[in-house]
Amino acid sequence: MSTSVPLVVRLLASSVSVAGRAGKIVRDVMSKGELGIVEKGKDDFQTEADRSAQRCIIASLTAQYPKINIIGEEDNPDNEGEVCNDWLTIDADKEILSLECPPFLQGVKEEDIVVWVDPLDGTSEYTQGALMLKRDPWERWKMYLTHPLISIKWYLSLLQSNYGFLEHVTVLIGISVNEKPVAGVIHQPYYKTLIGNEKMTGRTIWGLQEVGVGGFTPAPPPASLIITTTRSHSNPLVEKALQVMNAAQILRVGGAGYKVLQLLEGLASVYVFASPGCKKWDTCAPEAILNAAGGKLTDILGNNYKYGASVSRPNKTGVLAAVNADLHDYALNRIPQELKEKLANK
Ligand SMILES: Nc1ncnc2c1ncn2[C@@H]1O[C@H](COP(=O)(O)O)[C@@H](O)[C@H]1OP(=O)(O)O
Ligand SMILES: [Mg+2]
Ligand SMILES: [Mg+2]
Ligand SMILES: [Mg+2]
Repeated sequence: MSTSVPLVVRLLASSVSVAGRAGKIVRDVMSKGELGIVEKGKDDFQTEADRSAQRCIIASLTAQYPKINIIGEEDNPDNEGEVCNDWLTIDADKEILSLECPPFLQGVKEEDIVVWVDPLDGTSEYTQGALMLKRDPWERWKMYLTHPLISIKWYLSLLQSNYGFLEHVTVLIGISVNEKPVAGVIHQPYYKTLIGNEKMTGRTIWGLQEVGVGGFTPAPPPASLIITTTRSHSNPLVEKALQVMNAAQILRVGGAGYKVLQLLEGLASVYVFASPGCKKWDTCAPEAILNAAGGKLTDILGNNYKYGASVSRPNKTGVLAAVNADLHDYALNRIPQELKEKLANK
């Protein structure tokens, strides 16, 4: 790879390639059917796919950019261990390498960068998706009975949803410079499309500040107010913030990455999540891409999150994102002060 290409552009090109490799790992673990679910906390799970995809991403980026601080969601001792050659990805996406680097990022050094990695965003939806891959209803029922995550209500909604919610699963790599998200990648391993007669699985969306976004066709926001929010981590505060929006429709989907994709594709205009739960690796890449497309992501109080290495991981004061500043203002003004204070003092 040419070292004359500025570092941030090279890193984004490498991140696009490695996100695709991680997405294949996510699909492979699912196909094998041994998810290896570990409970990290309440409503908080990890699978073999989360662990392996993270090892692949961190080992591949560290091999090429040894001085960059890379922070991943999954805290497992294995991350330091051996990574099979098949996982090490040192390719770089050619289209990204040819992008013009914005002037303010041209002199950036490895030491100025923090990369936030969510190897699998939408773990709840991933584990529930496993169920729907069991074609035999008796096998599916047996798996449900031993599944730690699913209530009977969810099981019934899964049965109605054909393949479950695997499309909500994404791999997120966010690049921050001096605490600000400047570039990012959202890879969607289960996105399905037809190119000519050929069935393609997976797609990779990227964004770079002052340059723009790629990997998909952006669409204008819907004519009426459509809100996207959590389907697996709701609570009374989350619901209160939704009630006050006066929305025409509320979409309940998994993952921070997928919700921001819905904003970019014109399926929703605002993302509201008035609760702690998301962490820096959930929002860094989506925020960078949304910014590059002219949108805005803050907490519920309208404050920007910072992405330096020493910040606390949780996004305690929730997420408020919109396709443009006007819709962001609208949503921010609708949220009662009392609700904002409740979150701030949690
Ligand atoms: N209470 C929570 N506990 C753990 N992770 C959470 C929680 N709330 C949100 N998240 C993370 O933020 C993402 C977006 O939330 P939601 O899908 O509820 O809108 C989730 O997919 C999950 O990321 P991950 O799946 O990577 O652990
Ligand atoms: Mg998680
Ligand atoms: Mg996540
Ligand atoms: Mg995750």
